[in-house]
Amino acid sequence: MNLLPLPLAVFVVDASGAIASWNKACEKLAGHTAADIRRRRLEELIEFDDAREPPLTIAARSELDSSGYLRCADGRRLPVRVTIAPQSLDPEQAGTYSVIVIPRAGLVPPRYALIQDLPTADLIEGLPCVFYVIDQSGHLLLWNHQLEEALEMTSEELPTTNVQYFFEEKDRAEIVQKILDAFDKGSSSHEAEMIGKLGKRTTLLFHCARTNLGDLPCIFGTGLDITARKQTEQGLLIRERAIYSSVNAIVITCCQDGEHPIEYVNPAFEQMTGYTLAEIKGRDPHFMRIEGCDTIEHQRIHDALQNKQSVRSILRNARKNGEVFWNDLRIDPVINADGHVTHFVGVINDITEARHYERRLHHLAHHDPLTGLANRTLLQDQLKFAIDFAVRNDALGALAFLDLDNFKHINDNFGHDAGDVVLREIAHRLRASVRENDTVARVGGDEFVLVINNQAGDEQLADLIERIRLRVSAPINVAGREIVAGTSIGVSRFPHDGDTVDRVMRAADAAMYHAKSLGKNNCQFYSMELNQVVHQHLLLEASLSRAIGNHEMVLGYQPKVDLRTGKVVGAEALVRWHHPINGVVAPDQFIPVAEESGLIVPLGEWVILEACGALKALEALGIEDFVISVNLSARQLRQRQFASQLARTLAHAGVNPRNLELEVTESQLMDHPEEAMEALAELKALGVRLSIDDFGTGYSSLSYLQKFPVDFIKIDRSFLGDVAEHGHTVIARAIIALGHNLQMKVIAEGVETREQLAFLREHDCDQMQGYYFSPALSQASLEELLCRDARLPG
Ligand SMILES: Nc1nc2c(ncn2[C@@H]2O[C@H](COP(=O)(O)O[C@H]3[C@@H](O)[C@H](n4cnc5c(=O)[nH]c(N)nc54)O[C@@H]3COP(=O)(O)O)[C@@H](O)[C@H]2O)c(=O)[nH]1
Repeated sequence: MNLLPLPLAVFVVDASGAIASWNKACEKLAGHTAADIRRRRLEELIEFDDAREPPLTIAARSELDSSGYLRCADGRRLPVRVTIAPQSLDPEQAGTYSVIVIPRAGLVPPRYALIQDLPTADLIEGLPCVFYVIDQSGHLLLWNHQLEEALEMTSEELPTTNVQYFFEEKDRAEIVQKILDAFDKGSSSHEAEMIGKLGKRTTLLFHCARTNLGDLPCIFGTGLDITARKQTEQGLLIRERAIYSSVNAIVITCCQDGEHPIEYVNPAFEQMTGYTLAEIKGRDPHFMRIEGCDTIEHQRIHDALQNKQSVRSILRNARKNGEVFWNDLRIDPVINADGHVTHFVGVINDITEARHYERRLHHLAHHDPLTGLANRTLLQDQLKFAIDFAVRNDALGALAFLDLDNFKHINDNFGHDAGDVVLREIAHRLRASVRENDTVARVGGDEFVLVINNQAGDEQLADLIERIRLRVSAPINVAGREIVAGTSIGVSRFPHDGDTVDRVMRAADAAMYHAKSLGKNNCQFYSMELNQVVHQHLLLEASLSRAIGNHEMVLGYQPKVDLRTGKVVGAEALVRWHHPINGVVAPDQFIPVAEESGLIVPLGEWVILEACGALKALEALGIEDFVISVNLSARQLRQRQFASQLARTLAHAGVNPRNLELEVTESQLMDHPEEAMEALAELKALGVRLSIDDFGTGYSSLSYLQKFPVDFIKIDRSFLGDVAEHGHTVIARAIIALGHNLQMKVIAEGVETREQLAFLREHDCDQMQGYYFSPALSQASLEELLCRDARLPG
């Protein structure tokens, strides 16, 4: 067997102890040649200290650490330690054993004694690094192929280039200095980046030492490729910098026997929490938690850390100054090469401001800015919650709708600031009237809603509502003035009157309208009968929306008569609904439903079109100076494009605007006088006539009245009453005088008796309409009346 030269004396014996091989180191140590020693027995060569008869088997010796004397060829007895080991790890294949002979202390051969046996060229080529020998001129004398590869040069090119040119210009002076240092001081080390002929860059850690080749002083050395390590280091440096500079707080904890002591925190953490690294190093980040706060989140984090998993959590902690802050925290485990979690990295984003902003937004989205009460959105949520609670717990809850009876009047007379004070005071009184877990909401200008939970019974509930009504109706002091805001209240109970938000709200709404219709400032509870009314209302709304398209609407025309000449000078168009099942439905029944649902807009458009058609028909009969008036709803008047659309309709129908009159009620105008003034001015500019209907029933402001561009005021029929009684006519007389003083004409409506007519003539009223002369007529009857020039008798 041909053994490689080894610095140790090792030989092989078979199981019987006969020597099978003998290496060079053995030869050197013992002086026996391989040929001499072959087949000799172990005991002949080594005198064991524990020698016995019969000698121990080789297998038995392999279990022991033995010592003894090596019998050398020159007769010396060299003290040695002997280690015997089977050559195969498989016990079944025991056969040959290696015997390692190590001279005892003081007799170990010098370190380099065997160096001449080494295959130097192979060794240099096999080095895992660059090898070089450089002379004093800086030229290579010797090198390995690793250097050729790093420099991308051939062995012909290398010796002709001074080594400093293997580096970038900026590094060359240092390289030269390091070489000189090695010559001067015996050795030197440095890191440098070597540049290949084709641009390849290799970072090397050079170690070189001075030596002589023959008489030639030179240095030789190695260069270990540390490019990858450098890149790793650079990457780590960048990452470290990123952690250091991160605006997010970063905390690194160790993972030690279930403990998580802080190892590092970045400056952002220090700034966010107020704690420095020095203060908290070694502590568990738990110390920042607030006792009893976000316990579920803390438990989640604890569980994740126990299971060595990532976790994300939003929770509150305390800064050093005690301030609470919201953390958006993400924790990830750091796993080492063995797959063990050694650390956790926590990244904290301070979301305190965002949280507060979110809360503010949430509050704004769910509350009324003027009173701070819940708005409709929050009300619906709370009501749903309350209904579900009542259903589950067999409890009684109530919903109360409150509508202030004269809020418009308050605004108009005392100003909007006073109106706001009133609303805030009422909000305060309502809040103070119910329990903490009840809801008080403002859902419209002057509409409030209460969700009252857990009432003992109807009687107690009724008492509570009455107390609330009285409290709201008590005078409110605004800047030294006493203002009284009466309220109509509608109440529904749940789950008795409904078990959904929609049903309970509709029921309370219906009850509230009922309260209003009963004369205001009272409270009504929802009942089944009321339900019937609401149901009818809904049915009416549904069929009304189909009525126009189904040609169920018809216009009647009530003649208007000039009181001086007795001539019929105009007519008021009054809509009638010919319901296919219910017969004729009076406007009093369906106009309010149309107003509420918005259907009044298409209905009003139809009325105008129809009236234009009638005017054209009269024109065709040669009746050209006739005026038809139509009633305008508040919604129509408020429509932005109403005037321009009317202009288009008139132009399209070919009707002269002065033949059309628009009747607007006094209260419509006075509710929002400024807006009304604008709308009337636009209409007046078209050339149509304007009149104020039901005059005397509202609160007119004289200053506005004289500015409205109207042609007629219409005395409400309630002021004619019994003209025989002097007191009844005072207002009618005053209205006639007022109208004339304001350069307006005056028409009296609802004239039914000869006495009324006489009164009107006596007081110089301009026109009349009423059953005394004629009820509303069909278009054909009106045409017939006009063609025969029927007149009011003198
Ligand atoms: N927005 C619209 N409103 C309309 C329209 N058509 C009618 N209406 C309004 O409905 C209310 C009720 O109207 P109606 O039942 O037609 O009653 C009118 C007359 O029939 C009635 N009248 C006429 N003369 C007399 C009378 O001598 N005595 C008496 N008791 N009633 C009489 O008065 C009503 C007309 O009132 P007014 O409009 O105030 O002039 C009513 O408010 C109508 O305005 C429509 O198309 N659009």
